[in-house]
Amino acid sequence: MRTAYSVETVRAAERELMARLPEGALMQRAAAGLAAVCAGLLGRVYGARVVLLVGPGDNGGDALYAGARLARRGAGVTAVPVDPERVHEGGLRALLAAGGRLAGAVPGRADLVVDGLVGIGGRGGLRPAAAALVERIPAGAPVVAVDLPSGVDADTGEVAGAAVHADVTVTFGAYKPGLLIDPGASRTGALRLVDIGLSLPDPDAEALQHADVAELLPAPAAESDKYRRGVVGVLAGSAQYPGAAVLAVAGALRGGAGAVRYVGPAADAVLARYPETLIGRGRVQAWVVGPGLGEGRAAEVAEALADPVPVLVDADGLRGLDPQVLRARPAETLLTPHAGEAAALLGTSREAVEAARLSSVRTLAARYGATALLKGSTTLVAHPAGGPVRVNPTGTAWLATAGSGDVLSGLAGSLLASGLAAVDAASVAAYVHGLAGRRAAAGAPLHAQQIAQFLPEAWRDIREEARYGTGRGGHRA
Ligand SMILES: NC(=O)C1=CN([C@@H]2O[C@H](COP(=O)(O)OP(=O)(O)OC[C@H]3O[C@@H](n4cnc5c(N)ncnc54)[C@H](OP(=O)(O)O)[C@@H]3O)[C@@H](O)[C@H]2O)[C@@H](O)CC1
Ligand SMILES: Nc1ncnc2c1ncn2[C@@H]1O[C@H](COP(=O)(O)OP(=O)(O)O)[C@@H](O)[C@H]1O
Ligand SMILES: [K+]
Repeated sequence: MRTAYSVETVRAAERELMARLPEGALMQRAAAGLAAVCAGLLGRVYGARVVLLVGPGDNGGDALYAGARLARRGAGVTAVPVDPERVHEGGLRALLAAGGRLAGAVPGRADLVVDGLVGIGGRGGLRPAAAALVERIPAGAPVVAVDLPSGVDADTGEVAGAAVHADVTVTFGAYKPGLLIDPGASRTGALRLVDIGLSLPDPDAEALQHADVAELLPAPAAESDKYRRGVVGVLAGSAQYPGAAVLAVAGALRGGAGAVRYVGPAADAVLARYPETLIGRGRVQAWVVGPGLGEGRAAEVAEALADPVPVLVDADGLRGLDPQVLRARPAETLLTPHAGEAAALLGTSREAVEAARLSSVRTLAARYGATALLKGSTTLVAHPAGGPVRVNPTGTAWLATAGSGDVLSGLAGSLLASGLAAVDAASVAAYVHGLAGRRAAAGAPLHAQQIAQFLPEAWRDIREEARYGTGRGGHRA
C-alpha cells in the first residue's frame, strides 16, 4: 500500500523527530536524497549545468544544499532566488562555498532545473514573482521538483493558477495526497520518496498496489458453488440504451460472482452476447443499478435499494437519490458517479468537482451515508465514516470512452456480490479496470468491450506478480 499524509501530519512528525536530532539534520537528509536523484538523472555530474529556482523557505534551502553537493562534484550550479533578500542563509552559504553562484535571472540553458520555489508551506497558486521564474525554465530541460511541484496543493492536488510541471518529484518523509491526485498528480512526473526517518500515524490517502489487490481478489474455494460465490443482479439498460446493459453484464461476468442475473428490457441483447446470464428477478447478493436506465425508472431503483443487500448505484440511478433512504439501508451502498453526476448530487458544477476531487468525494460519501467512487482522471474512493481515501494508481485517459463506466460498475458489483466490502470492491474494481484499460489501449484508442475483454488478463497479472513478481506492473508512478 502506498500511503499519503497531510501537511499537518507531516509537520507534526517532523517536529517530533527534529526535537531528537541535531539542528538541520533533517534538511541534510532531504538534500542528500535530492542530490542523489539529480546526479542519477544527470549521469555525469562534472561539468553539468544545474539551475536552482529558490523560494524563500526551507524548500529553497533543500535545493541550495543539494546544489552545494552537486557543485562539490563539479557541476556548474546557478541559484536564482525569487527574492534575493529572503534566501535560506545556511543553504546559500553552503552553495557559494562549494563554488556555486547566485544569479538574478534564469540562464537560457540548463541540463537540469531544480524547483525549490515552495514545498509544503505553499498556499494557493504561485505568486507572480515565482511564476515568472517558472515561465523562464529553458525548453527541454528536465525539471526535478523538491518535495512537490511548486503550485500544487500538497493536501488536495488542487492547482490554482500557475504550477510547475516536473519530470521527477523527490518528496521527503512521506507522499502527500496532492502528489497522487489530479490535477496535482499529472504535474509530478516520476515520484521518488526519500526516507528521512519520520514515524507516521494512519494515512489520509492510500493507493493499493498489486499485492494488496491480489489479497482482495476473490477466489472460489474447493467446495464453492455458483450461489456461494455470489449472484450479482444487474438492473440496467433501456430500449434507448440496451448496450449499457450488455457492458455492465460484461463487467459483472468477469468480477468473481458465480452468476449474473439481468433485470430490465434489454434481455435479448444481453442473451445474444452472453447466454450464460440469468434473466429476471431472483435472489442476489448485490445489485448494480443504473447504467443506461434512461428516465422514469425511479420505482425500480427504489425497489433494488429496498433489498437488504449491497447496492451499487451508477449513472441514471443516481438521479434524485435521497440521502435519508441510503442512510436507512441495512447494507452498504456504493455510488459511482463521474464528475458531472457528482456535481448534480452535491449541487455544484462539474468544474468545481474536478478542481477539488478529494473534498468532493469525501463530502459525497459523508452526505449520502454511502461509499463513493468518483471516476475520472484520478479515481477516488471514500468511506462515509471517513478514514483514508483510496486513490487509484492505474488507468489511462483512453478509458474516457462511452460505456467504460458501465463495465466498471458491473465489475464492482460482482466484487460486492462475492463478499468484498464496498470500499474494497470499489477500489479493486477501479484498479483492475484501469489496468485492463491500459492493456487494451496500449497507446491507441479503445472501446468499452475491449476493457471487459482484458479484465481476465489484468486479474491474472495481478495475481501472478503478487505471487512470483513476474507481472508487468501497474503503477503510474
Ligand atoms: N520541516 C522539516 O523538518 C523539513 C522540511 N523540509 C523542506 O521544507 C519545506 C517546507 O518549508 P517551509 O515551511 O519553509 O515552507 P516552503 O514550502 O519553503 O514555502 C514557504 C515559503 O514560500 C512562500 N510561499 C507560500 N506560498 C507561496 C506561493 N503560492 N507562491 C510563492 N511563494 C509562496 C512563503 O512566503 P511568505 O508567505 O512567507 O511570504 C514562504 O516563505 C518542505 O516542503 C521541504 O522541502 C525538508 O528539508 C525536510 C525537513
Ligand atoms: N481522463 C481520464 N483519465 C483516466 N480515466 C478516465 C479519464 N476520464 C474518464 N476515465 C475513466 O473512464 C471511465 C468513464 O466512465 P463514465 O464517465 O461513467 O463513462 P460512461 O458513462 O460512458 O460509461 C471511468 O472508469 C473513469 O474513471
Ligand atoms: K517545490
